Amino acid sequence: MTQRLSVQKDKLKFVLLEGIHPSALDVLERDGYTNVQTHPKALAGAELVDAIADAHFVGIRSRTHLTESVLARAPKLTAVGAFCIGTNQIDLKAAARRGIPVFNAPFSNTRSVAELVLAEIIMLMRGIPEKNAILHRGGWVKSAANSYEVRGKTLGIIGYGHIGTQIGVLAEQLGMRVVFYDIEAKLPLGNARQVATLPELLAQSDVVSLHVPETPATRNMIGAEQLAQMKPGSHLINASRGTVVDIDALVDALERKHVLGAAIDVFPVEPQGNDSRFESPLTRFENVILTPHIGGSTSEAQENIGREVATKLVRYSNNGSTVSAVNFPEVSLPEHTGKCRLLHIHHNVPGVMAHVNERLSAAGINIAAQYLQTREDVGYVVVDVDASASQIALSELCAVEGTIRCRILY
Ligand SMILES: NC(=O)C1=CN([C@@H]2O[C@H](COP(=O)(O)OP(=O)(O)OC[C@H]3O[C@@H](n4cnc5c(N)ncnc54)[C@H](O)[C@@H]3O)[C@@H](O)[C@H]2O)C=CC1
Ligand SMILES: O=C(O)CCC(=O)C(=O)O
Repeated sequence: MTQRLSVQKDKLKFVLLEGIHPSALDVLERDGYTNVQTHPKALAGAELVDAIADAHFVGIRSRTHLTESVLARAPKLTAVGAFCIGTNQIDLKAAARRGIPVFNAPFSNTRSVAELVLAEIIMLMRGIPEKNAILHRGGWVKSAANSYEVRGKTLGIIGYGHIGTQIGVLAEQLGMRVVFYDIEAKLPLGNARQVATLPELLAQSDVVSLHVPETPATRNMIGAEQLAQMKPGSHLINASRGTVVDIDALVDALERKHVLGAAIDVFPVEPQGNDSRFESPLTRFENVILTPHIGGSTSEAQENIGREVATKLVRYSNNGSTVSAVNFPEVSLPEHTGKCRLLHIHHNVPGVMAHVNERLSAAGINIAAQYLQTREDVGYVVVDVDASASQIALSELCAVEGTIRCRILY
């Protein structure tokens, strides 16, 4: 059989961190990628740098931080798989500048988050966390005080994307009224209604649930001022990112009983793994449901994410397709049977494509197919040539001014 990759599949090293579901390993091994190292938890500092120093592909979840300096010390890194939705833990621009596409799983765990949040809405409105704690201590308080049906109450969703929309639909099934706030104009599903401002949402919601990404604009989006704008006796749910809520301000609002209860799944600082200690000023509140960032941690979601992201990495490695990369020009490529495929990643400046074609033409190389896409500072051109011309084509492409990296598939 023709050797299709410049580096044999079993020589390409995959490092999967944070207990990524074995379905990912299954996908990789079935395709011949057998050099896979797995770690049960997140790594940081020197441990992370050592683990990925000679890796071609790295898989992480939300806890591993791939900063510019970490990426700089992984010279062979070809692509990153974020086996989750959020990609705030990765310096996406630095990765793109180095010619490294980042792939994530934009939908696979959204239903899991929506179901958890729905359950939390009911638990909070009934005051269950406190009652549960009292019984665990041997107490018994049978009371309807601060216990409400959700029917007819208002749910305020901040960030009406894949998760927020699903929660809205599910909450309406329970008879809730749904309002949402989003920076974009969104199609309201069911009877949901978009409000124009955050204060408008906060002022009318019995439960406020956060479903925004971590961005500079969402950092401390819910602080003392916003908590004060919430209805007295309302509840707050955060299953988005820990930086979105100012925890000290929430503690204050809970102490004053202005906010009656909360459910928090994500924290500004989260432990590295299951054997690490969790600390938060919220642990002393019995009316706060604390969960260890497991909104998306169901068997169904994790298995699907493992398959989805591993498949994207395999596809990029085998065929060069970058569909759904979050930081990179997206190209969907057909198979290149009978031809040799070269990937050329370059700085998106005028003249690079002209040089690519001039060099290949001067070397007498016939281009069987060519695909180009650009995004911000990065250009990505894929060229199919006859196998006999592949090594010359590779040298020519690598010599083009503005090249970030060049790779041959076969
Ligand atoms: N707790 C967990 O285990 C999980 C947490 N997440 C978090 O949930 C977040 C949301 O997930 P999806 O709904 O899938 O994302 P999405 O991208 O589909 O939706 C996010 C929505 O937030 C809106 N938005 C962005 N910035 C905003 C701002 N400043 N103000 C108001 N709205 C803003 C966007 O326009 C978009 O509609 C993810 O970014 C991730 O951080 C996701 C999955 C699991
Ligand atoms: O499962 C994880 O590690 C992270 C889930 C999450 O927060 C996400 O998908 O963005």
